[in-house]
Amino acid sequence: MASTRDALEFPESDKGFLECQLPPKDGSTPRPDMPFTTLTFATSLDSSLALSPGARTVLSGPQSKAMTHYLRSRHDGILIGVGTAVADDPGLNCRIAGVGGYGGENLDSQPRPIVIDPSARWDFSEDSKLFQLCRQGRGRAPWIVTTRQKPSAEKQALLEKYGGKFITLEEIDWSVLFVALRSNGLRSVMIEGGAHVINSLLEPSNMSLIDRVIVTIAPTWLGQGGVVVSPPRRFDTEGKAISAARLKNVKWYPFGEDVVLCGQIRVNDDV
Ligand SMILES: NC(=O)C1=CN([C@@H]2O[C@H](COP(=O)(O)OP(=O)(O)OC[C@H]3O[C@@H](n4cnc5c(N)ncnc54)[C@H](O)[C@@H]3O)[C@@H](O)[C@H]2O)C=CC1
Ligand SMILES: Nc1nc(O)c(N)c(N[C@@H]2O[C@H](COP(=O)(O)O)[C@@H](O)[C@H]2O)n1
Repeated sequence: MASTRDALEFPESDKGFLECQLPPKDGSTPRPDMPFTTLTFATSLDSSLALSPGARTVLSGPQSKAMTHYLRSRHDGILIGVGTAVADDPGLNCRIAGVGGYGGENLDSQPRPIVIDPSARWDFSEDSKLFQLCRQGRGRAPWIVTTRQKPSAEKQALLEKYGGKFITLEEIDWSVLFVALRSNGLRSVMIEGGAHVINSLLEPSNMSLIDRVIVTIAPTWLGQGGVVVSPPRRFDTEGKAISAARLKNVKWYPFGEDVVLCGQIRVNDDV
């Protein structure tokens, strides 16, 4: 039996209300050629994801962290930008008890990490957390999405050794990227960040691609100099500034000292 050491528990009593926010269990998707997409991250009261670019910053408390890992158990993929990969050296696996490597035998129950790295600048190695977890049977190797830069043969070989791969696109166009991920077998993807990725997805031309938003809000101000979620403003037909984006069907759930906000993006709404 795989080890349950370090496994997180997410109580049954907390799963019920989240169910309507999650990708359907039958694998169906709102758009047939794209995965179900969940934009999910933890933020401070001043909209920061981290103290500074490059600083791994803990915002979620234990309960909301377990919720994030439960979300990871319910998605086929976890997407981040290369800024996050470099700053955090993340594991991007699911540590919920019963999932592959944490009491479960089936590694397929672990989500696939996806890293957006247009110029293949991420200098990963055997020591990177993701590959350590692969060796322990506790996580899967990433798919790295590049555009203009051909990755080195060494990087390609290392990635492929662990079962990962490079996906090369003409450019990072979110629609094209999501279609590519669906055609590679992913039915659901949670997008964790960082700020560049989130702000880009909240632009008017991209926001309709997001099916759910699930944000953990921690009761802290990180202060000036943080890595901030603040998408570009929109303007109405008279040139007046309006909100960048707004949610509908909003629900708030307390999790320990944090609160988790769930909603859907309001599209074509200038309020
Ligand atoms: N609190 C939280 O939940 C999270 C916090 N973070 C934090 O966020 C910080 C990293 O954020 P960022 O520096 O903004 O980096 P990022 O992770 O958003 O990556 C930015 C890079 O990704 C690529 N990229 C992303 N979107 C692109 C697009 N639309 N087109 C082309 N290329 C694109 C570019 O190479 C860009 O330089 C780290 O400090 C990390 O700890 C990251 C994820 C979640
Ligand atoms: N939900 C959440 N809360 C926080 O406080 C965070 N700092 C993050 N960060 C995201 O989680 C990744 C780290 O994952 P591992 O624990 O290494 O598996 C990090 O890279 C961010 O994407 N998320």
